[in-house]
Amino acid sequence: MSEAVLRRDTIVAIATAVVPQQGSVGIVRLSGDEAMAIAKRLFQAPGKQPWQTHRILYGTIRHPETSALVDEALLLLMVAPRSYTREDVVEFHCHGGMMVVQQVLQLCLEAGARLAHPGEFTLRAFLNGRIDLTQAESIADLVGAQSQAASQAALAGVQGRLAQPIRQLRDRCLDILAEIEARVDFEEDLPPLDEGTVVEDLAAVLREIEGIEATASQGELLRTGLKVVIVGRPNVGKSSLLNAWSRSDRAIVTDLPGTTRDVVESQLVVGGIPVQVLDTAGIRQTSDRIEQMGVERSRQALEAADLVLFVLDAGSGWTGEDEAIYQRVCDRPLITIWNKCDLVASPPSLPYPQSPILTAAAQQQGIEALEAAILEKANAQDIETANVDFCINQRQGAALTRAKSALERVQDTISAQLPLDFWTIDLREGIQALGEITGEEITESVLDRIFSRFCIGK
Ligand SMILES: Nc1nc2c(c(=O)[nH]1)N(C=O)[C@@H](CNc1ccc(C(=O)N[C@@H](CCC(=O)O)C(=O)O)cc1)CN2
Ligand SMILES: Nc1nc2c(ncn2[C@@H]2O[C@H](COP(=O)(O)OP(=O)(O)OP(=O)(O)O)[C@@H](O)[C@H]2O)c(=O)[nH]1
Ligand SMILES: [Mg+2]
Repeated sequence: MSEAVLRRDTIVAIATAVVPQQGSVGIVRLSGDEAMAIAKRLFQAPGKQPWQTHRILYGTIRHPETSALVDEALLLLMVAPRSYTREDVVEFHCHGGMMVVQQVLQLCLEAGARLAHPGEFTLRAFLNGRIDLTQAESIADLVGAQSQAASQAALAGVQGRLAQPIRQLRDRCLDILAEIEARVDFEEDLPPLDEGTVVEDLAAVLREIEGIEATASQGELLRTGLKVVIVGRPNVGKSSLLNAWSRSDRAIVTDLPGTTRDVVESQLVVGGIPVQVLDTAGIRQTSDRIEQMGVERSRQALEAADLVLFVLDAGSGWTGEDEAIYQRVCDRPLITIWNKCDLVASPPSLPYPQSPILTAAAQQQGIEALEAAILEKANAQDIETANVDFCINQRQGAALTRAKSALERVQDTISAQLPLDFWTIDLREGIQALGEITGEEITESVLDRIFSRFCIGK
């Protein structure tokens, strides 16, 4: 890809949601050298409104040839480099809905702009040096955040809270490298290298890397959330549990076994973590064709689950059908639930060592205990209150791990008393890995992979 050429294109996209439930305002955004010229062809501002940066103009959008009216709109102008992309940016703030923004987009394309790729505005912000790669990734996380805690963590990333420490660590490694290389190049003129200091510095860098690595699981939880699947035999109260938990009538509940046929989804937040809960058809042998398909879907949902909630009926105690289901789920992360505890004085015993959660879903009881158990299983008791300063994603975690092992190899090289130029090989690799996190050293294919996860218009 000849990036230099692509970057000179003026790009355009709808920046606001393009879903059936529309907002009242829709934004079409242009970025690039031609943005202003294109805007001036399409937009007429009455009176003497100046086309100045960071000004809003009021006017009409018209077809440039036919002068047909397309919308009454506002136009926001941001002249390079004072813009999101550091290029000239023009935004049309139109009436919402599908049709107006689509037409404005079409006019911009006909006037010479190119449809932006997913993430291309943010890619330009990165390539033009306004943000680093961790900030760009955090912008995508912020847009996709499913809980307040997730959005707070992403915002910290947008503000550079991860970029800063990583850049500092890389700078410290570069300083060490400079010290060593000076000795390799001009051995005679310099005092001998203070090995002790180098060893200490490396150890300090490694400790900090380990601290940052420890946030990886939190970051992953906040970003992707948990997929929790409710399973159990028919009629134990799985759908009642989902309803009690989501405080809704999301799933149909009846006293007939085999009520739920399809997988019913609900999106919740538990202790700051986005949790997708799937209620499934009760698992049993059945000759009903529709119910068989439901049971098959239960199995598929089970495959994809991060955590299984295995629901049992306290009124009937442990049964052979429960045993059959248990065999299927016992090797998964599992929480066992005795439901309908209102029917018994004390819960029946389990044939395996686990302390069950006691609920009475029909009475909305036991949900707090269930949520606490989920957070404990996910090792995430305090994400909501921890005020996560930064979180790393998988890509960043992998690069940190590479940096760490490279720096550990430098330590080994030093203790093995190998010559100085051996030290620099691994040190450089560590520096390279740290640079990949912030994007100071990055390949085009990695960039493609990162930005293709963005939505169009971002
Ligand atoms: N209408 C609108 N709202 C939006 C955005 C946008 O692009 N358009 N944003 C984007 O998605 C976010 C805001 N982010 C932004 C970040 C930086 C700049 C910007 O112009 N930065 C200049 C400094 C400007 C100045 O100092 O005058 C820069 O950093 O160089 C603009 C928006 C959220 N809201
Ligand atoms: N006493 C009592 N009854 C409950 C409780 N939870 C659910 N039930 C009743 O149990 C019956 C079955 O509830 P559902 O939630 O439909 O059970 P299910 O596990 O989803 O059943 P299937 O979809 O058929 O697999 C209904 O009559 C509920 O009212 C509870 O905590 N206590
Ligand atoms: Mg059900």
